[in-house]
Amino acid sequence: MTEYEIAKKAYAQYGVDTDSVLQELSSVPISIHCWQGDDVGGFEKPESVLTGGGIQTTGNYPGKAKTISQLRQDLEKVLTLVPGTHRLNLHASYGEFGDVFIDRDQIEEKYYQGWVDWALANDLKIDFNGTFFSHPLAEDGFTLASKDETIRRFWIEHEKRCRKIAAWIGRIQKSPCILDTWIPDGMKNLAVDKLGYRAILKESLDEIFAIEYSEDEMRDALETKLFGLGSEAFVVGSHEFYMNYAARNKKMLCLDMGHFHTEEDISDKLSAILLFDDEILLHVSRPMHWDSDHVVLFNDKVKMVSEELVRSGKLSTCHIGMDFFDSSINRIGAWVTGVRAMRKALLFAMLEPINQLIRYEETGNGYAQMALLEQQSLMPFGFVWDEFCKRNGVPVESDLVKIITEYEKTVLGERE
Ligand SMILES: C[C@H](O)[C@H](O)[C@@H](O)C(=O)CO
Ligand SMILES: [Mn+2]
Repeated sequence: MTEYEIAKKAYAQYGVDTDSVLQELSSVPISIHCWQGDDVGGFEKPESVLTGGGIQTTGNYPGKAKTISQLRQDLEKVLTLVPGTHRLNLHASYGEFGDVFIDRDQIEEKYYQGWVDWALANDLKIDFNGTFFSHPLAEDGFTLASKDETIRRFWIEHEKRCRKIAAWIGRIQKSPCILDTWIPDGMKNLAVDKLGYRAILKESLDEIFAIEYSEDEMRDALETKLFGLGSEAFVVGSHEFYMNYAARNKKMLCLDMGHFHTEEDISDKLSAILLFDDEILLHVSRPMHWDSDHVVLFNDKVKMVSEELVRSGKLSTCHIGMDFFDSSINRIGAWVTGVRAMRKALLFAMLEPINQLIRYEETGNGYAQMALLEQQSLMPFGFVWDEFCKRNGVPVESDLVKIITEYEKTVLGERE
């Protein structure tokens, strides 16, 4: 018997058919963020770096992608190492702008044609993000909620253009492009006119969303946040703000797992939202103390979020995006670890004997429900994961370090 056959038999005892789980899992899309490869720098100018916006990368590990072709080369490598279906999550600042500086209120479809062609060639659909940071007009901490009308108008124009570009992408790829909107607006010190700032943000969003696009082309997601670096005291786009706005304006919420108190249970929020709405965008991340963006690992939080997606029956209507950036280690290794961890968590959740668990719960057998959940950790999960990797033509876990180290030597090492 192969290792997989042993595992298949073990799961079958609980009524779980591993073959059909593996088949279903491979079609669940995970949107891979472009920004892990270059430390969220973007390509608007040579040597662009992330500045401000409540987020930061730390570390200076060699091998960072310094051009779009290097970033694509790295992404192509990543795609050979992550099993299943993927999308590309692109930030507006990653356009191909040529030698002339194109400001954010001037972006157009043509600057993203190269990405669309590359994505089609690599069997990827694209998701999109407005870039509201690393810009002189974001330096005072406000964009769409700014009380300075010139600044506000600039960012409204940026977002309108992002939506138009997202709709264009969606039409070409025949799959809705999910446009995530995250703005850094907030204050380091105590804000007095909180209602005022939130009213301005609402007004900006109302104007932006007055232009309607077909849901087949693009969909808007609004990303909530508790606090950021430099916006510790007040974030305009808080969870409550966007939850209300999204519910009243038929928009999708984006929950970033790093945007809550570290003690908060993000997975618990899902059923409360998904009861009223089929769609949600997740930014899968690993918060640590004050930082929201460590490389995702196959840990309890990611497992619990995955379990909720599966148990709620809404996995197919939810959108899973990755959001982390670590420049202190091999960036390709970081990408691969994070994306694979998310997929592992989905597999773990899909292998649950859900019907039996519900039966125990409904019949008041709390002990048996708990014990069966506990048993899941001892199942031969690794054998099923390896089989999934093999069936999807990517290396198993134990081969990764060698492959990534080799890429570092032969490709990344040449960049310095
Ligand atoms: C680069 C992304 O837009 C960013 O990480 C955002 O999604 C976020 O989570 C900010 O904290
Ligand atoms: Mn995020």
